Amino acid sequence: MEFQATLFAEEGPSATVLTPAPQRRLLTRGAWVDVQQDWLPSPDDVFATLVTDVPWRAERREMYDRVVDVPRLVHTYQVGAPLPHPVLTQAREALSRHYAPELGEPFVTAGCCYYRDGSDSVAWHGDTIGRGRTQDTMVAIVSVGDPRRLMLRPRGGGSSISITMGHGDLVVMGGSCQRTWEHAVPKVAHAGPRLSVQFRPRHVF
Ligand SMILES: O=C(O)CCC(=O)C(=O)O
Ligand SMILES: [Fe+2]
Repeated sequence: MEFQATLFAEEGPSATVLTPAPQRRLLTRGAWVDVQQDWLPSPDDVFATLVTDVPWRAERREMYDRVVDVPRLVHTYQVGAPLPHPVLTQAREALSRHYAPELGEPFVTAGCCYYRDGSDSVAWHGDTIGRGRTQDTMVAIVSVGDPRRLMLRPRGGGSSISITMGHGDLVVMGGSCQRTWEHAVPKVAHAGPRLSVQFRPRHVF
């Protein structure tokens, strides 16, 4: 009996809860996006821990001959760096397991972004530094805090789609999404803080 109870405790609730079961939306040109609301367990706790424990810094991005501020705070956990909350470690493992047959490699980095209010944002872009420029790949995002819209539009023109990323939601961009589509988190008149954690495979930025 005791043996069985131990087995259950180790294999049980969190492993089951964390198995993703997203809905896929096919876009054009081999791009897709998977969405699952309320996926991440303990989102309140993850939010509070990340706000205080991540070594946030202002993002600076080089553009042509200038360095411009991107209005949000960021920090990236590189390959092998321990993540600041155990739920994030479990989430990354669960995502790597779930997408392994399609992706063929694990998610290894965790980029964190802190949108302090509605005037923090990220402009239209694809994650095309590294292999995303030429190869199919995936970027898996978990969102905590106030909901914000992730906009997606085909590169070169076409109508955009909007996905609301709420507290604990999972959004995965896959296929050719980074090179044939662009995404953005636009400014809004009113929003409280939101944190985004993006899991990426090796050499995708
Ligand atoms: O805020 C998000 O969830 C998306 C962030 C993003 O697209 C990026 O940092 O490359
Ligand atoms: Fe991005």
